[in-house]
Amino acid sequence: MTPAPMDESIVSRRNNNVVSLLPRSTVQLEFRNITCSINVFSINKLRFERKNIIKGVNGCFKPGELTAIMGPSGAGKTTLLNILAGYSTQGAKGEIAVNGVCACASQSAGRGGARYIRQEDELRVHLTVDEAMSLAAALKLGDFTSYERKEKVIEILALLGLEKTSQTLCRDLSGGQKRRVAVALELLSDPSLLFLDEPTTGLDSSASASLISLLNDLARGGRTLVATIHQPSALLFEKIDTVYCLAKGHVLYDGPRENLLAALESADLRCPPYHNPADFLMEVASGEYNIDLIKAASTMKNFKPEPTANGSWDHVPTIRALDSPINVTSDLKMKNVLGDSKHQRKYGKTLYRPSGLLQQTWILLYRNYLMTSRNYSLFMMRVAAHVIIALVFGYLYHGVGSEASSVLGNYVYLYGSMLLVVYTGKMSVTLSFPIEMNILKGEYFNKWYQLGPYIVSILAVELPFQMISCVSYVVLSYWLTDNPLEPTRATLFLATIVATSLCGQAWGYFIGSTTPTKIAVFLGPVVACLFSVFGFCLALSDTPYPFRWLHHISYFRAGFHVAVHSVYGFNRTKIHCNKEYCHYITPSKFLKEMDMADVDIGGNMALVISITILMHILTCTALWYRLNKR
Ligand SMILES: Nc1ncnc2c1ncn2[C@@H]1O[C@H](COP(=O)(O)OP(=O)(O)OP(=O)(O)O)[C@@H](O)[C@H]1O
Repeated sequence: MTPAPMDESIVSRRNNNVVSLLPRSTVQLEFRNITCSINVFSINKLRFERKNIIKGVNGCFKPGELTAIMGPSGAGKTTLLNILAGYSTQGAKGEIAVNGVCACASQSAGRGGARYIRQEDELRVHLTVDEAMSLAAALKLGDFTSYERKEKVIEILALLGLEKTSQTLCRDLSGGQKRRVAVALELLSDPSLLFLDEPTTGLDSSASASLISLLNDLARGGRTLVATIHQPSALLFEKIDTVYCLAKGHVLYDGPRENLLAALESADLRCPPYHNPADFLMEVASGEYNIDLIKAASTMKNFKPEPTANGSWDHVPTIRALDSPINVTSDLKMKNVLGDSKHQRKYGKTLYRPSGLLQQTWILLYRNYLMTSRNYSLFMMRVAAHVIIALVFGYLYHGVGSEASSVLGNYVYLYGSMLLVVYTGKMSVTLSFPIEMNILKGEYFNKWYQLGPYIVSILAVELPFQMISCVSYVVLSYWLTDNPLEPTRATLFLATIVATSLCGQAWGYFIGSTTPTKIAVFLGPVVACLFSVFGFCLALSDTPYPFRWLHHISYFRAGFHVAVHSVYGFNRTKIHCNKEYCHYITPSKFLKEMDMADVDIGGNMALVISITILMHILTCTALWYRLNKR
């Protein structure tokens, strides 16, 4: 195989740096009789129908090779990759063996330390490349010293030609650079098996060629690289070792790239001269030649390439004995990783441990802090929105808290305050979490961290934000509306507003983590609206019996009752009346008529706090389930 022409500086950089990027062990992935079928609801027939996506495919991906899974759109490439990586195994059956150790295809777990770079993987846009790499290294390489981690980050960035962009924010990178950073992040833990879904999608031909060259080099180091590629150019196709072509869920061709044309010819499929073999294969797989694909696949399977003059086959697979050290003699002249004692000490198997739980929490917290500080305008806007609403409410309900003739106005202010903090707490996370979920799925699958530290780090940033927003609203609006400033009342009012808002936020996390954005966007307000009806619009005595349980579990109602009680309860003396007659001059009369004379402050606060904790527990459980049972 002719080595691809490469920029000399990149070659020399790679020669110098690739040593530390050799994998710890080699992985051979064999799979037998993989099928995948799912139930799809047919709108026309109004019933579920079984859809067979993968129809009993076999194969073997070997170390030292870059395998391209090809096929027309809808052939089942991503589905197969998901199953093989163990990322999503819904409806999958069959056997997958990693270095001879068999597992069931339906088990969703990273196989053989596999890392998976998905098509939709996104980077943390507010971090620079160097920060993203350093933080990932801190998470993944728990036993490395900070010097060793730094060295490794520099080596990988140099290998991928990213050293000049190390200080660039990920959001400012080009598409090709983003894909390379995604690869760089996963190379930190030196995976032996790497899956990539459509790594070249959205890249121009030069960026695609450079990325595939890189993947080819990484495979040469003894890794098993598997990538789905839609329609590679002729130049790009040259860099692929093995082609695994799917057509309608069946394997059309599985073998060395060099033998593809001869195999196609054996099935009477002749690639026109000057035609890209990859394009020709796609045309065949798409059914453009009107032939029986199953028959053609079977003929190609039985095809035996002609031995060359020296008796070898055209394609010499770089299979090595799996239990023997890698003896790499590729173009890059890498050292034997297991023979290099310094390297082994530094990057040996036992040293690749992720950091501990506490360390993970600390690193993730720092990462969130960095991202938030870069995106502080969002935080400022959130606080500003609360301040503006406080000013508007303060203007509309000015002085209502100290006047008996405007008790009902104050009642509406209290309800509006509750509504505001519940909605802002809930919607800010309901809408942002589904986006976060996508990145979380990738990082969690690739074993960057565990769920506990992640949740703690998210809450540790989000909770104070919401609290600060609430406090700025309450301080300003409470003062402008001239509600009683006695410390007990004011503190209780603030506490109940903050607690109810955090409860709404906990609901937001639950809805955001369990439903897609399109559903979350209306489910969040619907739930908030439903709970807000109780207590304000509907007293318990007026609530029909079948709905009374909603009154009792409504955190909104509980928070609202405490808020009203903090203002008008605790034996508040008569309120000043500037009219001839004020109906609610006595606060206790007002509470009695609103069905709030006997509010259990402790019980209601306990309800709000319990629901907050419960919703966070449910969120953690739902997240764990979604991340582990795909
Ligand atoms: N969860 C699902 N529900 C319904 N159909 C699905 C599901 N997942 C995959 N499919 C169907 O299975 C087929 C194969 O999908 P897959 O994404 O694996 O194709 P692909 O070869 O990767 O296509 P592309 O190159 O366009 O990404 C498609 O027809 C797709 O609609």
